[in-house]
Amino acid sequence: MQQSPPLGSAPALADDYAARGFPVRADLGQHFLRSSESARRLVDRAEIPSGGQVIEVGAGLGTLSATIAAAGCRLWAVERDERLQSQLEQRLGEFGGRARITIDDVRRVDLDQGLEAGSTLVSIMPFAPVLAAALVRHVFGSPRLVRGLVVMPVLGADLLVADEASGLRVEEVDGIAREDFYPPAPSVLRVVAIERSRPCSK
Ligand SMILES: C[S@@+](CC[C@H](N)C(=O)[O-])C[C@H]1O[C@@H](n2cnc3c(N)ncnc32)[C@H](O)[C@@H]1O
Repeated sequence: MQQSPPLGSAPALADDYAARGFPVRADLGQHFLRSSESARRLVDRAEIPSGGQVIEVGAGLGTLSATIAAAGCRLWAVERDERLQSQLEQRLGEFGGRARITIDDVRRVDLDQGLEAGSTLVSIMPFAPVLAAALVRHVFGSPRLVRGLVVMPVLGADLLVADEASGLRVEEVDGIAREDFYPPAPSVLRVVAIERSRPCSK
């Protein structure tokens, strides 16, 4: 039976996709956020500088993306799955030039060209611990990114904490329910704030 969105939230796009039996890609750690309230809570937590640029890796159906753009930020949404392109264009069209979409593996994107100095990462990373940690490390390879607020599996966060060579400081700031996603997350999730513990070597 299809689960209902949390009390008080608008019907979620993720639930429409669930009802239509959209085949999610497990290999991409694909789980879609079901509640705009959770998206707003993440954006509040991210403490994005006014008018600042945000990169979102794994924009999915655009629920978090639209909340970031609606908060007045300039958004760069990167999503690998080309099946989601038209959905993202439709969802973010109202924000015009303030929301840019790139459909590609973020590891193939020239981040130094697209990011401005002082940018923030706000993302729900793929729910696959090794992939999530690898993507965070990759994005922080750009010296233009200064901080992040990321949802990821607890194991992925642990991998980052253990990796001293990454030069990242990772702090748990919140939790988020596995049932907030379609399909539900396969393991416990963390909301973590990420900063550099030393300057980027690039
Ligand atoms: C946990 S889902 C988050 C989806 C989105 N935030 C939402 O709620 O609709 C992770 C997303 O990351 C995308 N993804 C996986 N690997 C990626 C990569 N290398 N580059 C960009 N996006 C990727 C997946 O296709 C998926 O949409």
